[in-house]
Amino acid sequence: MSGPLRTDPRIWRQAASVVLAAGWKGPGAAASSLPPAEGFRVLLLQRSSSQAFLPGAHVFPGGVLDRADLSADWLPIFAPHHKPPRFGLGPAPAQTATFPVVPISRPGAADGEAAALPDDVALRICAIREAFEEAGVLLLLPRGARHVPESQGSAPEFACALEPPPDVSAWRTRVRGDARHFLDLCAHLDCTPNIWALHAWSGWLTPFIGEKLRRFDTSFFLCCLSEPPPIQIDLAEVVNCRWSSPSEATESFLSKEIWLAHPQFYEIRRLENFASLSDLHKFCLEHALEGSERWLPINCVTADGMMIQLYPGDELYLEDSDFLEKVLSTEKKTEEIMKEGQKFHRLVHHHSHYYSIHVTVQSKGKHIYPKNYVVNKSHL
Ligand SMILES: Nc1ncnc2c1ncn2[C@@H]1O[C@H](COP(=O)(O)O)[C@@H](OP(=O)(O)O)[C@H]1O
Ligand SMILES: CCC(=O)SCCNC(=O)CCNC(=O)[C@H](O)C(C)(C)COP(=O)(O)O
Ligand SMILES: [Mg+2]
Repeated sequence: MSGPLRTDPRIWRQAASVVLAAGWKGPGAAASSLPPAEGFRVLLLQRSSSQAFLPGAHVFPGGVLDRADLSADWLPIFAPHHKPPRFGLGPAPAQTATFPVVPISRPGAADGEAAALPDDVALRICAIREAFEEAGVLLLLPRGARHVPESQGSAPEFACALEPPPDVSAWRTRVRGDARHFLDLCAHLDCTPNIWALHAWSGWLTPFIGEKLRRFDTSFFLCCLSEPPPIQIDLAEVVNCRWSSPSEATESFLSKEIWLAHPQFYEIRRLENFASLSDLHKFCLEHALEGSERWLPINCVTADGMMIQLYPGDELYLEDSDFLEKVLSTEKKTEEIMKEGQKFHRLVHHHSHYYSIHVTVQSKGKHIYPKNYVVNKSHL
């Protein structure tokens, strides 16, 4: 049985995050102790300890969709580059996963109101605005600049962040106060949000943790930048930042230097599959027309007090809405469950700084899953 979640629609928020992956030639690029898949770093921002959701966690830039991200006022800003309905993003990706249906209404939209921008455009604008608010990164394209990723006969080009204008701090304060000012900033700079540099990557729904707790339907995008732009954290919502390779981020998590929530850990492990920024970029361009899957993880608490997080494709994952608003529990211990299973797509939460990932199934689409990740018992 599958169907809509019965949860209160006010619990859910639409959100967008962007994984900024940048070419890395700085210190450590040639460090011999690191595996070869280290030609790029991703930006991680540390959330303030006073945040209500995931306090202190390291996350990718992102946040909640604002009604300003959906405004028809964006049409003239996009006009020099592309027009509705698809704004140059190519055909709308087919809806691959219909489960689960989550009752989310667009911010500020009246029922039945036609949207000026498609969701995948508005969510990209949201992710770009959040990257500016939280990290000071301007993923904008000046009028006249080319956004087509491939130049004939040469390798696809990576994106570049715009150099911030001298009055950037004042603009940032304004945008953080009211998201509509992001549109004013783009008009002032005669630039357009570079939605074409953001590739659909994945989608994560917050699993059920408790009644009345807020939940997010977050679209993750990936953006390949030729080099890391300067970062100016806002020192409010975000208190620290770092550029880490996937293996560095994993090591920092294991050594308790940073804390990662499950989706970020999964995505970092997934990125470990790519040997270079070029490989990652090529994969994004090839994968573009497929869109991304959106997963609702199901948490299952085991008899030894650990938690197994199940993803679609795992033999214990149930597309049954009855199971989606409660945490599953079992009388069995983690080891027992792991011994008796075969089709795995799951993360085992051993403790707050040790998660293992078990994948024995193939991705249904063309996306790539992380490799198995199990740390030596001496780490525990
Ligand atoms: N100085 C600060 N310290 C901690 N959290 C802050 C903050 N300024 C803003 N925030 C919180 O950051 C969140 C906004 O995130 P985003 O813009 O990325 O969606 C809001 O959380 P709430 O939604 O819990 O109010 C907001 O309250
Ligand atoms: C251990 C508890 C968990 O892991 S709950 C899962 C948390 N992740 C999500 O809910 C989906 C992924 N989305 C994000 O991580 C986003 O960064 C965001 C939704 C936390 C952004 O929120 P913001 O407070 O910045 O609006
Ligand atoms: Mg945020």
